[in-house]
Amino acid sequence: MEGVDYLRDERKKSEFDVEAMKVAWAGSREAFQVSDRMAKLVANDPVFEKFSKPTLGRKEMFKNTLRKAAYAWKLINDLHLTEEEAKWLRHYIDEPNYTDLQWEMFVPALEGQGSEEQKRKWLPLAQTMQIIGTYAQTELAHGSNVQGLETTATFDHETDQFVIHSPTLTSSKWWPGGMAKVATHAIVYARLIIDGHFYGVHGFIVQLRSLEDHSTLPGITVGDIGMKFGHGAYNTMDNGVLRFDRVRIPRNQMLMRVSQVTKEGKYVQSDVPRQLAYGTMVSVRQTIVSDASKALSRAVCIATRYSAIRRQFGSHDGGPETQVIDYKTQQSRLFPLLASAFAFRFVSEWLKSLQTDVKQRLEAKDFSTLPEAHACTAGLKSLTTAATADGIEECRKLCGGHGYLISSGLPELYAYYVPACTYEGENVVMMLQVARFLVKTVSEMSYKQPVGTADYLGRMAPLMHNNCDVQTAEDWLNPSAIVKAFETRAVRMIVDCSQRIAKFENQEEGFAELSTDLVEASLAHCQLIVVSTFIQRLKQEIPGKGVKQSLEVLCYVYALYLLHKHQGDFLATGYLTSKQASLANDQLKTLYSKVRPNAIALVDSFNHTDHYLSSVLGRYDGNVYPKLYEAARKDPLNDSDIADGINQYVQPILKQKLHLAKL
Ligand SMILES: CCCCCCCCCCCCCCCCCCCCCC(=O)SCCNC(=O)CCNC(=O)[C@H](O)C(C)(C)COP(=O)(O)OP(=O)(O)OC[C@H]1O[C@@H](n2cnc3c(N)ncnc32)[C@H](O)[C@@H]1OP(=O)(O)O
Ligand SMILES: Cc1cc2nc3c(=O)[nH]c(=O)nc-3n(C[C@H](O)[C@H](O)[C@H](O)COP(=O)(O)OP(=O)(O)OC[C@H]3O[C@@H](n4cnc5c(N)ncnc54)[C@H](O)[C@@H]3O)c2cc1C
Repeated sequence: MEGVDYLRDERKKSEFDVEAMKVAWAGSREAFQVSDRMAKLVANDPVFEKFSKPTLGRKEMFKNTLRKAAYAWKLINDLHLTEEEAKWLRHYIDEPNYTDLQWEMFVPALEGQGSEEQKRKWLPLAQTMQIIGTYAQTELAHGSNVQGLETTATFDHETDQFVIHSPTLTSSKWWPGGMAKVATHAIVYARLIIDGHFYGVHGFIVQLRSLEDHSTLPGITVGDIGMKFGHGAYNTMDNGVLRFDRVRIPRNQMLMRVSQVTKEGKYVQSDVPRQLAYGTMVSVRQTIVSDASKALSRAVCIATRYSAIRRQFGSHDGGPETQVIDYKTQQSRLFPLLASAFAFRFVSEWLKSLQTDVKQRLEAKDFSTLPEAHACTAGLKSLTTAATADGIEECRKLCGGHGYLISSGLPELYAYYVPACTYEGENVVMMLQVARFLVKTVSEMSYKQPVGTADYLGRMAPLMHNNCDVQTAEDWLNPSAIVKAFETRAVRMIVDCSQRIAKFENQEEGFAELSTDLVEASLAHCQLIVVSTFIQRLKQEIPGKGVKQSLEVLCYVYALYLLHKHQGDFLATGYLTSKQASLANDQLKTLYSKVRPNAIALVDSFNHTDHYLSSVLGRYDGNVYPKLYEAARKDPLNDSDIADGINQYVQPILKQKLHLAKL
């Protein structure tokens, strides 16, 4: 039997309707159709071929990406693609490039922080790509601490302009994507100075390059920051360095939704919170959560298919060896990641709806849910990206030696994905933001009832004193037992931190001293959100034979895997006995055996094309070994029998007739 037959047999074992599961994964039939159509459009167009990428040099790779982006833009216009379709198209092209910044950051920054007048002027230019923009916030010496940025924007009364300046080397903008070579404009974050007074960090629209010949404008020095981790992964992007030498822009190019500077040089803070200036980061963090489920599902799809094909040991009487997916250890590493991909998918859908709700409230000048939205996006960004980065690497190991080959698709995926733990809010810094929100919520509880994702803190009294009543492994197959366990753990960890901080005379000092515990408490809170969202999703109607049942199994796998992994927390907070923790682990093993027959069908439900996976190991048809061989043969080193350099550097060594004694 070959890999092709193995996967065919695996697919026959499925206990649920795969087509219906594809819809459940996508969110709706319409969402599935759009994504499926765009995936096929990209996969079937030779322009989007990407197997040659690993062998290209930086310049060729960059140019090739520009070519694809230009062709994609043409398709978007020629085919009149909707915004949603265009988003999926870019996603499936699968090469980071300047358009990510244009659509994910530049346009949202204009939309979220521009005044109505500014939006009328700049949005049509950006949306039709007459200008190409980036988001220039981070500097050489300042990233996480936005208030610490050094770039200055000084108001000049006489000319009614701002003077944008980089006073030091360390104030050089450093990292913005698309900035080195492509972007014509940037939203530059700088400290506003009027008459010698500082008014905090604000965004300014600054033109970097001529719209005629693309040359840099006077006063602007811009370039690429150099190669990044992983050859093909992020090096298609021109992350840049940018310095300003007293560049002048009109006053009306400061983004003026949150605060304004008048012609007279008066600083006017409108009635919206200053944190709205951080709105772009909040919206991109939500996109990043959604991206996490895609990246993790991709790695899991590869590792699961390959695990069903790969066989090691256990052959009796010359029969086939055991499929590695049948080893309990393989299952205990793989299936929680499969479950996590679904969990992240559902929490990202929920986060999107939360964002929509917040946006509507903001329009109506209701800012009450902003802190919670910030904590959710920051925390979930941190949780999902950390788990996904680790998960991709685990999938690589699950594929043994072949996982280390570029043709497995996993090394490039990892290298592309791992900076998500850093960009758009470094993960630990983000968890500390969640901690601030939680500690504040607890401190305000005497006069303010916690709501939304923090509402369980309002049930602190019972949660502080309850004990778990699970008596058998089956008792863990109960959503309320699971939620109660996660709520209790989170409450107790948060309250413990809050009480210890309260003992400090200086609360900030207490916060800093307890920051490692606070990060763990924040993680507990965020895991509760993911688990509860999964459970809530299962309360909705999910059509299709066996679909809901399979998702229920995955939901329990996700929750009990976390419970097992963090059992130290659950035991230390005194909610569980070690016997109950051990019962959870017993149940987890039973659940793995329920996932096993459905594993291949579950990863098929992601509907990933072979083009998107770009993995010989993860091929839909399972034809792994012949294709691995074929991919190896295509390596440039195999172009000729005698490689360049052999005659020059190896032959002379072979031919010198040295005697051992002379060495
Ligand atoms: C195989 C290959 C495969 C290839 C596949 C290729 C496929 C391609 C597919 C394409 C897919 C595209 C995916 C997208 C990717 C886009 C690209 C990503 C580019 C990345 C862009 C960036 O990387 S761009 C820079 C981001 N850089 C940060 O992220 C800085 C973080 N740093 C802060 O964010 C602040 O610095 C920080 C810490 C809050 C302190 O800010 P601070 O000092 O002002 O504030 P404090 O801490 O004092 O807090 C004071 C009070 O503000 C409250 N608050 C704070 N923030 C708030 C907020 N946002 N909303 C509301 N409230 C907020 C807080 O809760 C306090 O509230 P309270 O007073 O009530 O306690
Ligand atoms: C691929 C990539 C693309 C990017 N694209 C852009 C872009 O388009 N535009 C843009 O403006 N920026 C961009 N960035 C920059 C990115 O946003 C920053 O790197 C990120 O915000 C982290 O900031 P930092 O580099 O200053 O890390 P640092 O904050 O210096 O982190 C270093 C270490 O210090 C720790 N640390 C920092 N502060 C604290 C604290 N208060 N408490 C405890 N620990 C702390 C962190 O946990 C981390 O371990 C990009 C970065 C990457 C890698």
